[in-house]
Amino acid sequence: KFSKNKKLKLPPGPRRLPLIGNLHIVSENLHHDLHKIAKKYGPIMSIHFGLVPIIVASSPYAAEQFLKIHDLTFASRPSNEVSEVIFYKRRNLVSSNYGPYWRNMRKLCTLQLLSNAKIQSFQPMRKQELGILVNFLKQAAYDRNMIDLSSKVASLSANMSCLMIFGKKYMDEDLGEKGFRALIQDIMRIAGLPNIAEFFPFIRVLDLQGFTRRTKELAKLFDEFLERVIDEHVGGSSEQKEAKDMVDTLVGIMQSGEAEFEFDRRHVKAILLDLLVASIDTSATTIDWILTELLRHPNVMKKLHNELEQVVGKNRMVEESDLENLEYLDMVIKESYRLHPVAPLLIPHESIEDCTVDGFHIPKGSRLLINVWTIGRDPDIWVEPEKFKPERFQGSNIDLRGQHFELLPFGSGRRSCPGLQLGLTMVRLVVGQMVHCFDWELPNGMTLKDIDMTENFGLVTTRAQHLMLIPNYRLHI
Ligand code: HEM
Repeated sequence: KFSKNKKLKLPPGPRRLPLIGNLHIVSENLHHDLHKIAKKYGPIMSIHFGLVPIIVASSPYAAEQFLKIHDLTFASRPSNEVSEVIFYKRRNLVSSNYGPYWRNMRKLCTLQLLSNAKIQSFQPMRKQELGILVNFLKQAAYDRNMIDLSSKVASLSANMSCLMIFGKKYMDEDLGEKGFRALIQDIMRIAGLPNIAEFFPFIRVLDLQGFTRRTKELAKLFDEFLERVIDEHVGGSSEQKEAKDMVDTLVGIMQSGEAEFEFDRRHVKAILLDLLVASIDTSATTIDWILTELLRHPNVMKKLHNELEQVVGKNRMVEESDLENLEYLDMVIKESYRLHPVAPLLIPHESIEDCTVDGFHIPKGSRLLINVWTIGRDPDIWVEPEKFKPERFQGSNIDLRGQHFELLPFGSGRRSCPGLQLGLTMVRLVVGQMVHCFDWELPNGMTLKDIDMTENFGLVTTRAQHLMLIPNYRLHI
């Protein structure tokens, strides 16, 4: 293959060691490692994990080359142990290869599960769940109790997702002893870090990182759970339900045979797992980062309080219909995504053929990582990039829907996030409500400087510490 492209070279990158390539550079935070070496090798660079070429894009121009100009070539996903074992031999949407199967699945998800009408149909449920949390926090405010806001938001997000997907809430105990979020974070972590066994098949049996064992355990836990969920729906009537849950919709399609492609229980389970994994942690983590930044920046919090007081007023809670009028809230969300994109390297893409990008040769089967974490900190694009300043978006047309390559929290192009509308609705509503209803106080003499911003890297990168706070109720109702 290379002989045809003698004159073209791979993008520059650090020297690789025999066999392992550049795997030795990988630490706990892969996005930080790549950020550092991109400073030396530039916005399009190549590294190797074993013999597999990994292309890393670290500027808006580079991201546009791969996700827009050469979108089709990079529209596939690499196979790995997690996608094969946990996600039913890649029958899910997130990890399936580009091709007719992915196209069918993507259409099914966008039209039947994530359409505006469907998202709208769950609005009363979102209101009810948020109301339960606000009541709990009101009581905590009255009692002057410190609460773990990160856990509360994570449970809220899990409950909302479960009600939407499965039609009922599940308790943590329904999924093994660790509970939903911890297990989903396990999947994200294993899927985000390079699995050495994947690059050296001959040492796979040794399972040095313990990934294979954990992957099998997780697959078993989730499969048993999903089997139970489907059993509960098959045969049950969904006609009387106000809003059909997503299992109802998928089981309906499976039983009617209306899908024009193979669609059985394995496909239903694979999509359900996608929805669960993709929705719970992304939204909860986004909200956690936003609330943390608001806490660290009282002037921004105050401005947001003022906006909410003007648009909503202190005599009622935030409604979804208010969201379109909360411009400053949108700026806060963009600014938080700029510094804390929850998927800092997006989800790895894979090239389906040889191609030339910006004069570099990229062989078929290369993996592509877009370092949106680095893009958000690029001093050539952002003034004082390390500062949290939502005002930088005032009067700017930059949005986060994939048209502006300087801000890509949901990716761009064919493989961008189909759950954007749903995810953003949850994030805007929950952040708006938490800020509108409460002032938040740090406990035990903690100061703003004590707030730890350490990250826990994975496909979804969370804050390592939980937000422990005392709420003070603000409304007059
Ligand atoms: C607020 C939170 C969310 C964020 C920040 C987010 C972000 C992302 C990102 C960065 C990607 C990968 C894009 C790429 O590889 O180029 C992605 C893909 C995906 N997301 Fe989301 N997401 C969110 C919420 C959701 C929700 C609520 C769902 C569905 C319930 C969802 C479903 C998916 C699916 C199925 C894919 C894979 C698409 C494909 O490969 O074709 N996401 N998301």
